[in-house]
Amino acid sequence: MSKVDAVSAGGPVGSTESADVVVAAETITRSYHGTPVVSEVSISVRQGQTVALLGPSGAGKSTLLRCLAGLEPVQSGTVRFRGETMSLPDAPPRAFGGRIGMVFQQFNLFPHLSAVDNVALAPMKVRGVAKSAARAAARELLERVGLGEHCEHFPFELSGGQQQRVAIARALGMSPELMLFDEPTSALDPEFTREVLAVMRDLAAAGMTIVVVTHEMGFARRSADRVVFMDAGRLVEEGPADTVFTNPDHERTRAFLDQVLGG
Ligand SMILES: Nc1ncnc2c1ncn2[C@@H]1O[C@H](COP(=O)(O)OP(=O)(O)OP(=O)(O)O)[C@@H](O)[C@H]1O
Repeated sequence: MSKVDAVSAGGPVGSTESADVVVAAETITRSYHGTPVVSEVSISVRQGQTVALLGPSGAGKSTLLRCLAGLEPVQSGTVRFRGETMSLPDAPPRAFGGRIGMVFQQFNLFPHLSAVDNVALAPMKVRGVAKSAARAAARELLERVGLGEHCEHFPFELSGGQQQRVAIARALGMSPELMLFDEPTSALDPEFTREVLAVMRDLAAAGMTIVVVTHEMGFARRSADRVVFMDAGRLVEEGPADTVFTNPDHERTRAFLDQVLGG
């Protein structure tokens, strides 16, 4: 098996040789006050893949995701986006702007702006798109996430699930090459969780490259190409979703899955 195939099959990680690797971390460590919370983790995500980061609370999943976003510096290792250096030890990460979209648990919409203006703002301010064109594109994105009827509504007039879909549309407004989701449904009721996961599934089906920290095991199992299991800052195992769920290599992964799946 070539290195490229191995990465695609969820085998050895850390290779950035393939032209279609979107983001890659190579043995990165991120510490707070000298204590590593992400320890020597390597992960490489290819174009069009959906990768789910799983693990117990405090495992370092969100921190790893933030390292992949260029929101956190690293103390050792390297992060590359499209082969270009994003992070090197103890230097501020290089910003890739809207090329990396990020969606958080809390939707973080601008409360004083309507849905359409929330989505149109960054293309206007950052990319200099004219207001009418930015609003037209925003409307299309809101249609795409099922909110065509809600364009003029303000966040307080929308459900949590609708607000999160506006947040997704807002990230998509910058035409990202990578979408990072940090527990996007943790603040939502089951009904609204389903709506948001459906939008994410559509994005994945349309070829978006996605990394998601999630406690939604059904989504990880059915919709992720690969799952990565972390514990205590370390990448314990990773592989195709079906393999990790049905036949994990590590006892720690098995114990976690048994616990969260009630097995
Ligand atoms: N800014 C910070 N300063 C100090 N410690 C932090 C900071 N952010 C995270 N940590 C610590 O790093 C560890 C990993 O946190 P992280 O949020 O990455 O875990 P997680 O796996 O995403 O957990 P959860 O599923 O609960 O969100 C935790 O022990 C946390 O307390």
